[in-house]
Amino acid sequence: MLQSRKEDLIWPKMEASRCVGLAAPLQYLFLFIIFATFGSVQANTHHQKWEVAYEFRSPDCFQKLAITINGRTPGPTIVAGQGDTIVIDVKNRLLTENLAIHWHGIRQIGTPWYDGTEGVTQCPIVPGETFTYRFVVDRPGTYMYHAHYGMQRSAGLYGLIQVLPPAGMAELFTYDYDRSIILNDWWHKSTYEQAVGLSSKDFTFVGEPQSLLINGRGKFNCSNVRSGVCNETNPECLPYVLTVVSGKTYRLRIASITSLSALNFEIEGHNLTVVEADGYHVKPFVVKNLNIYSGETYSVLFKADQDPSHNYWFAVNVVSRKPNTPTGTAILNYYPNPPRRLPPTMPPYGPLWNDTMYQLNQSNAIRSHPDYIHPPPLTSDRMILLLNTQNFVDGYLKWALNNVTFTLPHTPYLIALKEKLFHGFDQRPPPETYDYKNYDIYAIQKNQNATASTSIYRLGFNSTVDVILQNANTKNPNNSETHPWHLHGHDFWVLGYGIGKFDPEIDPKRYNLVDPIKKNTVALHPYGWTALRFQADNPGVWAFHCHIESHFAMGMGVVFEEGVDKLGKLPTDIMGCGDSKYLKRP
Ligand SMILES: O=C1O[C@H]([C@@H](O)CO)C(O)=C1O
Repeated sequence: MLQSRKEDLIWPKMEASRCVGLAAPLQYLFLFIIFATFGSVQANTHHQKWEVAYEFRSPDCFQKLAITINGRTPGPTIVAGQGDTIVIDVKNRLLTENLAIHWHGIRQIGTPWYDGTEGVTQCPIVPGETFTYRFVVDRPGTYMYHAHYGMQRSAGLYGLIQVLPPAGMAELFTYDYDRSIILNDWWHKSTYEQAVGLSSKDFTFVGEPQSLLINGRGKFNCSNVRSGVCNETNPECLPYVLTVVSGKTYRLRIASITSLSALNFEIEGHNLTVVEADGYHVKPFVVKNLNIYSGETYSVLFKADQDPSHNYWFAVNVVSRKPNTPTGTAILNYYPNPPRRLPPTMPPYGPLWNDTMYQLNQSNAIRSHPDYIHPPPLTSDRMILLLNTQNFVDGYLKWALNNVTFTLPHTPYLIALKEKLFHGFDQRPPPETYDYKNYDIYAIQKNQNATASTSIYRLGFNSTVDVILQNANTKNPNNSETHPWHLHGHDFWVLGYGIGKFDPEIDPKRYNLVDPIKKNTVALHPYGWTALRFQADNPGVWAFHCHIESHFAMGMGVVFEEGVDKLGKLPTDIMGCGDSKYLKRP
């Protein structure tokens, strides 16, 4: 069942607030027309059938096995209206691999079992099986979907979701055309080789990607690769082209689904006005280039206002890790120049990769639009302080939160909790904090051993929770990495960022409680902290994890539970694994 939410009414509310200056009778007439027109609009159902399979693909000219949806990677873009229902029959044709698909940014209000997080909300879809996801897209904005099983995301199982406001509802910004791009990083090693390297005692990291893809296309230099496997004239790796008409304004929806890289996005010679972040309206600000972390989406506006006699570059560069990947490029084509004519310049190389202050300042600039502020509660009921470190468990390299590294249970939490299968996971609560008074975040951790656990944070239903992510040195000297953290089932307020150690006595006094942006993914900067607040008002079990695929595979995540007792009967199609074997009915 769907709960009704204040935000569900955001578009009519926005229209109403705009009439404040009108005389009262006119205002009521206007409201009457609005509700007469839109109140009766029927929500639509969009039904798709997806076949998920491995196929040989050459997105960057180098041939490898990729996971496709109906033959495509990236998969189809889902376009729907606010309040519409999405029904997707997913047939697993991977032959030897399980599968699960997560609808990233969709809160799954009333349908926590279709969040698509294997081990948390469902059993995996086994080869040959068809599983039907059914959920409502309740907020307009830009979202995405991707695999949430093993490391399948980096094999190409991803795509975009666009949720449009009801027809006729004005938006806060204007543009002539709506376009979207999805960014990704790409490896030539199979995801199996990557996963085995990460989970071996003889740890091998995935390393920097070979290519960066824009709408599934990149270009690898094939000159040192044996022939046959790499072919730069393969039409599959022709660059993506966006054609523009001089003088027009474009809304560009940008999503990053990278497995590792933080990216910087630039359109040569064109300013970008940031207007949307993770589905929320941003107080517009202008940048030359935009940092985008894995799991984030933005909308930017740009005007085709440069010399129209030639084409320009889209350029994507790695930031926050020492880059060893060429710039990802696509072409901004000014009509009527030939679409694939290369720009006469070199692609922009972006800002300095290790300029943390540049990244932090841009993160800080993302505030709620003044006409669109959802104020946060001024206080919280609980604070969870999570120290992010690299550790060892029995000699295996892991990531840990407060020295606990996350492992998935055999019986998904949602099923274990609802069906009271409590032996399915560790019932002890994980640590709420770490020894922040004595811990040196700039040093390699003294005790590098961590424990592996399936324990979860159980939140009071409707309580307000603060999570403070604290970054630290990795196991390598003078090294701290950027981690994009993603919360399932909720959007959180970003209350603040800082560099150094978070002080629970002082730093909360500096929180932005006036116009914080709401998001579902946020960056934790090197040696920094990020403070979030959310309301535990969505009954279910929700993952909160680093969106770097290899880091989650190495245990960098936690799980929150709230209000599971409020849920009705679980659908049996999510069952079938672990202790839920016996619960599945045909
Ligand atoms: O998880 C990681 O492992 C490596 C490195 O820290 C191992 O020493 C790396 O760069 C990561 O992001």
